[in-house]
Amino acid sequence: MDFKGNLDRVRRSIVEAKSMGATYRVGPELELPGYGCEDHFCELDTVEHAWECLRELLHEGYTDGIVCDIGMPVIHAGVRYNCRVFVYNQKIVFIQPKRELANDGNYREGRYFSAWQRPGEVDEHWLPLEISGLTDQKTCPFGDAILAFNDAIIASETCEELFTPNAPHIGLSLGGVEVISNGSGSHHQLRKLDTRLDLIMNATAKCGGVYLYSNQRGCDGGRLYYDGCACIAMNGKLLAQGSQFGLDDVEVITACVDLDEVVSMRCAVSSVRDQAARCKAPISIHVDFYLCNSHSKAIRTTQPIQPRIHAPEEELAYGPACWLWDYLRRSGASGYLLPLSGGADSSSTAAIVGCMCQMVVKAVGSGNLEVEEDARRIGQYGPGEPIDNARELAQRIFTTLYLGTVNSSEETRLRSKMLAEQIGSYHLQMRIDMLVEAVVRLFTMVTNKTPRFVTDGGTRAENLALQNIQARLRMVVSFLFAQLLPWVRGRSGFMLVLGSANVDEGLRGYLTKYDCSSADINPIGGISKQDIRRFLQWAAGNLGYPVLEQVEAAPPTAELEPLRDGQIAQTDEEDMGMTYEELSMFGRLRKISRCGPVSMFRQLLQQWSHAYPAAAIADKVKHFFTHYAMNRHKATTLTPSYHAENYSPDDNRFDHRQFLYNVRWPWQFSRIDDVLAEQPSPVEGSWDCRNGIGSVSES
Ligand SMILES: Nc1ncnc2c1ncn2[C@@H]1O[C@H](COP(=O)(O)OP(=O)(O)OC[C@H]2O[C@@H]([n+]3cccc(C(=O)O)c3)[C@H](O)[C@@H]2O)[C@@H](O)[C@H]1O
Ligand SMILES: Nc1ncnc2c1ncn2[C@@H]1O[C@H](COP(=O)(O)OP(=O)(O)OP(=O)(O)O)[C@@H](O)[C@H]1O
Ligand SMILES: NC(=O)CC[C@H](N)C(=O)O
Repeated sequence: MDFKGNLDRVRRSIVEAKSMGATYRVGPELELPGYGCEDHFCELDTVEHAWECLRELLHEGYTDGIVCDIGMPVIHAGVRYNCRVFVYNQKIVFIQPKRELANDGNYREGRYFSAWQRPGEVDEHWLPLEISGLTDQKTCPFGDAILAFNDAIIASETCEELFTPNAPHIGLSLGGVEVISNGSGSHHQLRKLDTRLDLIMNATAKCGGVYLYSNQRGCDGGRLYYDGCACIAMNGKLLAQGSQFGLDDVEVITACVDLDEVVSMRCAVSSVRDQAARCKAPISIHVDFYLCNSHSKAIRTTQPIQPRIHAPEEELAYGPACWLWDYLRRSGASGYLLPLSGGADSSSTAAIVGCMCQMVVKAVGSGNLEVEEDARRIGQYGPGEPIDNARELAQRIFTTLYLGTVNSSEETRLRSKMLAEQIGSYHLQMRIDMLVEAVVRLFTMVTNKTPRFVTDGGTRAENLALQNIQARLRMVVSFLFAQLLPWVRGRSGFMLVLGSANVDEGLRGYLTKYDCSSADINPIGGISKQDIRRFLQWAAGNLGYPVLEQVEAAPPTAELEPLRDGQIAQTDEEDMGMTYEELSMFGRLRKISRCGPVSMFRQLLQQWSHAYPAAAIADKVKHFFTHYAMNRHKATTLTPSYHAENYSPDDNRFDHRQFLYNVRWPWQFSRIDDVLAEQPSPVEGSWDCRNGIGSVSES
């Protein structure tokens, strides 16, 4: 919805493309309003403002001498479409509506747009008055066609279309199109770039062609981070690749290609020639413009490069760090506050904020004036004060709190302190026992009852209540400090509170509702514990926070129950009745493999037969589904978090399910018992859980 900012970024991209000698420029999907407007697309204002922006581009001469392929919504014959608008020399040359909409997972395009339903047909589109008044052009072609320039043929497919089995690029390539552009709005997900790059390279590997891919980059005001990585491929090879994570608002990549190589490849394979010969010619729209510079002898074509793919640990550092920076600079806040327990989750969140500070300082150092302006404003640097030290920046914009109780160990307090020192955060440590005692005393005064831990002879309910008081009070204290610490330190503004519950805890409901898991935003809420542990090992060396090695090595614990002889007696895995590895497996099977209790049991019977007897597997599956169902209500209030995994339980935008269940699952569990009864009797000693419990592949 930032039309002004978006228009400015489109302008800058065109200027940069022209200065790099380009004659054709493709920008990301719906770039004028922004991809993530969601229900705002249903407002006519959004479409109207997009046309107003386009009018500016035409009027100001940005499209002179360069063909621009711009993403925006267009209403044609009373239907709203997600379109590519091709403009050149202040004229609208053609509008191509998206043919296959994205409607899975995080995407709901069908809610705002219709797909173009008439392949190979073109209508006359009546342009809005503000455009026709400017361009002397009342109509333009609208529909499914290709653009025939004097010396090259171009067509487009939009984002999801690349992912479909019968992708438009197949017919277009066979129909003689040499260059295919793709304006995308594709979000980051761990290990996804691989698939995207494969699809892009494959699109031109079988029957030749040039593929131009452009993508949004940054936080678009929601849980998703769009991960850029614009690229150009030809004949199955990558020629240019933009960065996946970065703080630059505009990044333009170009390549110089010899279209004869496309023709040559196509003519070389007889089956390709034959299929092309049978292909019905697409409708083409002629544009009187020479796209190629065939006469210059000095031109060097761009040579293939190897794709650059980040390790998952790097993705975990840079994706959430960039998302946090975008969020911070646009929120008006003056920093982040994190309750830092010294455990794996809050420590990895702290490391991601540290990584953000490192990226900001690096960007300022490399002359990025926008980042410098934002950093100066948020960090409240005086004019001329250098922004050249990530720890010093962290001291200004990142606060960490250790909120110990009598149940906290000295180890976690020290780890929290050491990590804060290594990152540079403004760190405070305090004991909150007096608050806990005050609340328990109030309860006793009113009810005449004093709850006790199980270790002191209390019931399970008392034990849980005593844990939850500590956890919830930490949340209250965190928000208080976030609001008032800037005032205490003589600064202006407020801080955003960071939450750090991981995806597995969210799924199992192993968290106290409205404790520190209830924050403003959470960078790791979509990341699994296993990935977090890998990230900690990586970050210890690569981000320069060595204490993270100790954090990773420590067993995860909530430290809410009394210590035994000063030692931690409570561990997450024991409390949950399952290991994080098992939980991760349940999470993937439930969401990615779409398993209900019975099919999950059947799958695990295959995968875990070497590790556990069938009856134990049945118990584990039932245990998981019981707790998932008991705690699903917690997913409705999960803090908005960075979407990183396909098995996220985010109830608000991604994983839509009821939150009140019959937690006994009587039908499903008795079917599990039936399947169990059919299993052969176990052979003594044939399982060994050290063999590992497998993995689920994405589908
Ligand atoms: N169906 C339903 N629909 C809507 N709300 C429902 C509900 N059922 C219960 N509730 C509400 O939820 C409450 C129960 O939930 P809650 O208060 O959270 O309490 P509960 O889930 O009983 O306990 C919290 C659990 O999380 C563990 N924990 C706490 C803190 C940190 C960590 C960690 O290491 O990460 C783990 C702790 O050890 C304990 O096992 C009920 O009192 C009720 O208010
Ligand atoms: N002693 C503490 N000081 C500050 N914050 C704490 C403390 N204990 C818990 N928290 C906060 O509450 C959250 C949930 O508590 P818990 O310790 O159970 O976390 P966890 O999920 O095991 O994560 P972690 O690995 O960070 O300890 C933590 O992520 C942290 O933000
Ligand atoms: N905007 C789109 O069409 C995106 C959908 C696509 N499958 C993706 O995740 O990248």
